[in-house]
Amino acid sequence: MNKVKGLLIISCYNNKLCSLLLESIFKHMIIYKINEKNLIYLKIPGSLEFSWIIKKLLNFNFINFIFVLGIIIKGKTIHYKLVSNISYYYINKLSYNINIPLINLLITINNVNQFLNRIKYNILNSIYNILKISNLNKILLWELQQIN
Ligand SMILES: Nc1c(NC[C@H](O)[C@H](O)[C@H](O)CO)[nH]c(=O)[nH]c1=O
Ligand SMILES: CC(=O)[C@@H](O)COP(=O)(O)O
Repeated sequence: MNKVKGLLIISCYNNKLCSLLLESIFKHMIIYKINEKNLIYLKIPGSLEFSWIIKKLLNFNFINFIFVLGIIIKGKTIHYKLVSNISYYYINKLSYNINIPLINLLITINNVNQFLNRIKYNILNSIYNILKISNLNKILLWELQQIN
């Protein structure tokens, strides 16, 4: 998987959880032989910033997939629901309008325990999707070239 050139964009609203997520991602990237050198990392303050930052970054056409990572955690009010709904809506909308794969691992949780219980499964699933989708994308591109 050395040819994967991905943008890994992570919202670090909660620094501790963000570090745990990144640590786990790196560990699994190694297991799946995704070369870290082929990834560009970008930390953003919170999930609401995803859509406009990704939109700006799409001007750089060397990126061939985007991996969105972040944690939205319940606070004392329903604010987290708004952040979660809006972020998901715009990330998903964006993914329809771009022609590179976008894998979304934005986790919405009620508490830290939920995060710790799900992190491994969610990451494995997303990395598997990256491999699957980037292969699928290669096939699609190849097929498009045959048509043109
Ligand atoms: N509460 C969470 C946020 N909120 C912050 C917003 O995403 C945004 O950065 C801020 O309102 C400034 O525009 N972000 C998360 O990623 N996770 C949360 O739990
Ligand atoms: C401002 C936020 O994103 C978040 O901290 C809100 O938390 P709370 O629901 O406890 O006000």
